[in-house]
Amino acid sequence: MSYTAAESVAASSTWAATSLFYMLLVPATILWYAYWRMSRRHMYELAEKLSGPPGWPLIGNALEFTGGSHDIFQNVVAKSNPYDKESVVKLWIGPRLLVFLYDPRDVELILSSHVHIDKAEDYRFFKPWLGNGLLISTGQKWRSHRKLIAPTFHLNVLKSFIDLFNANSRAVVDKLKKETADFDCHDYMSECTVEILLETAMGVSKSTQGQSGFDYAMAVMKMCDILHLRQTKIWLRPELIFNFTKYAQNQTKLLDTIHSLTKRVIKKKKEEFKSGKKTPILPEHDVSTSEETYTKTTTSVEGLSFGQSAGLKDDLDVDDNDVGQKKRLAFLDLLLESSQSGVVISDEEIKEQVDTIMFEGHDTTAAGSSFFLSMMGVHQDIQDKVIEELDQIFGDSDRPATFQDTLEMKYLERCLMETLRMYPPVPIIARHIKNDITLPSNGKKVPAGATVVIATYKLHRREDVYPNANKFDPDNFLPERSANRHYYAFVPFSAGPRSCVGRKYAMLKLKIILSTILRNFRVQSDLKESDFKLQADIILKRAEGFKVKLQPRKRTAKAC
Ligand code: HEM
Repeated sequence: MSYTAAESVAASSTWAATSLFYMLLVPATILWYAYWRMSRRHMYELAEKLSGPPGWPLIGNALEFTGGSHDIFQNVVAKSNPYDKESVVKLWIGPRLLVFLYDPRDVELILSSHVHIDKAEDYRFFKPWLGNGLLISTGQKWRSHRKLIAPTFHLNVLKSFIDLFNANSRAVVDKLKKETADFDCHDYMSECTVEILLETAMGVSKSTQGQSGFDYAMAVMKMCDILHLRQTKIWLRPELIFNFTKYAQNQTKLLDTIHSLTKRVIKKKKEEFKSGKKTPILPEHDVSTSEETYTKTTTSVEGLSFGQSAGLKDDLDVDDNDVGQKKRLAFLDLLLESSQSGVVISDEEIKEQVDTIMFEGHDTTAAGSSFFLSMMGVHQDIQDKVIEELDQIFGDSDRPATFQDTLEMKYLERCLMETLRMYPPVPIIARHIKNDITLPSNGKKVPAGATVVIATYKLHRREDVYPNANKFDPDNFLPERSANRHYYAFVPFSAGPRSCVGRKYAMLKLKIILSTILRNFRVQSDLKESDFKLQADIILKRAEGFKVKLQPRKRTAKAC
């Protein structure tokens, strides 16, 4: 056989093999798809009975998530409105079934459960950043780390942070003095909350921090943009595609900035530890007599003052007597002390937890405080009342706030709760459901394998729970109004076994920062609430920035 003839035989047999391959591939794919659909038949059958906007074949409702962050938020909220009566909305994003819940009875079923504690698949995008930290982990790892970490945010520990909360609040007031026109207060709140976390939970002094607090906060904001893109743009979900995009390169740079700060913090603390610098056990009561009296009755007052409906309890609500001396250590001190045995927590796990607390602990409070200041700017009459209360507590004095003062800031507290109601910094909480669940509100079933999304933003704006729900009304948190409300109708910090571990820390810190600002400035705003463009890049924010103006009040505090 000639060379050309041999070549043509080879070519035709290659062609035959290729054709055979495709001939087999097509039916194999069809068979696989049929099998896959069959294996999910139960899910489709139950999903069919849930209401939701119609979608397209294969992609489902993925097109609802096109456009910018603000458009997505507005669109999803609007698309859910026709289903408000039932408060259950089904959406398909490709093969993923999302079920949004915002009836307090259904919310209770999920959040109070010790079974539905697994986070949704979307949280995997956090892994390169937060590893398997408290926010993401599950099972035994989550349980043992939660048990270790929760006591480091107990009130007894928090009271020892009050001086640092005050000093940092006064420092931010000093920085704010240069703002004479419209500006975005969120940048200041971010930097301040990062610095406070470093000094308190991490126990790292100001001199070690340098400029990195601000850079860190900005990197976190950009990381959240990327994570939100991956959650909403179906094509960015697979690693294979994402890794070839410019976002992946950006993510690497941002994580470098973020992790370099957390690594430096751990290194510094470890050096101190090795050099024999004893981890300080925090004093038992760094408070006045009246505060001791308060402490004895904490269980009855803690609820609302610390961000949770009065009838709810979690592992942060333990009695002071139950928190032994060993547990009265600040967060990073306790982790390092525990790691000495190498059993409870490894070095890698410490890093994951530090990254988690640094993120959860600053971005949420930065958003919460920025929304609060925005509300003060918009509602001058309400701000008058807050200022009046602060003047009653502090008079003309420039003295720092005490723990007792924070308990007397009743009206400010109601404004803060109302802010967290209308603008919950964490607007959704998503869980992966492993078993079918029957919804108490309407008896319908959500199938195993679905992602259940607690829509806090929608839950907090239910007209049947909060009359005139879109109006900012701090009186919604008057004791008599709160008393008759379903406990799970207000969950800005989530609730149940996976509630926010920093709830009390956040409330105490926010009261001190915000009261210090309002003792020094009056806040103004050229925009109304209806002008706000909300976006939910993991954390709820104002797309146009948190624009406010400040007018100095008679006294100005000095940074200590
Ligand atoms: C206004 C401020 C805050 C709000 C609104 C808030 C809200 C929340 C919410 C809703 C969750 C549940 C998230 C989910 O299940 O997906 C959560 C979890 C968490 N938060 Fe916060 N948070 C705030 C401040 C803080 C602070 C200051 C810290 C730490 C210093 C913190 C640490 C955590 C941690 C570690 C978790 C995970 C807990 C677990 O899964 O066991 N948060 N937070």
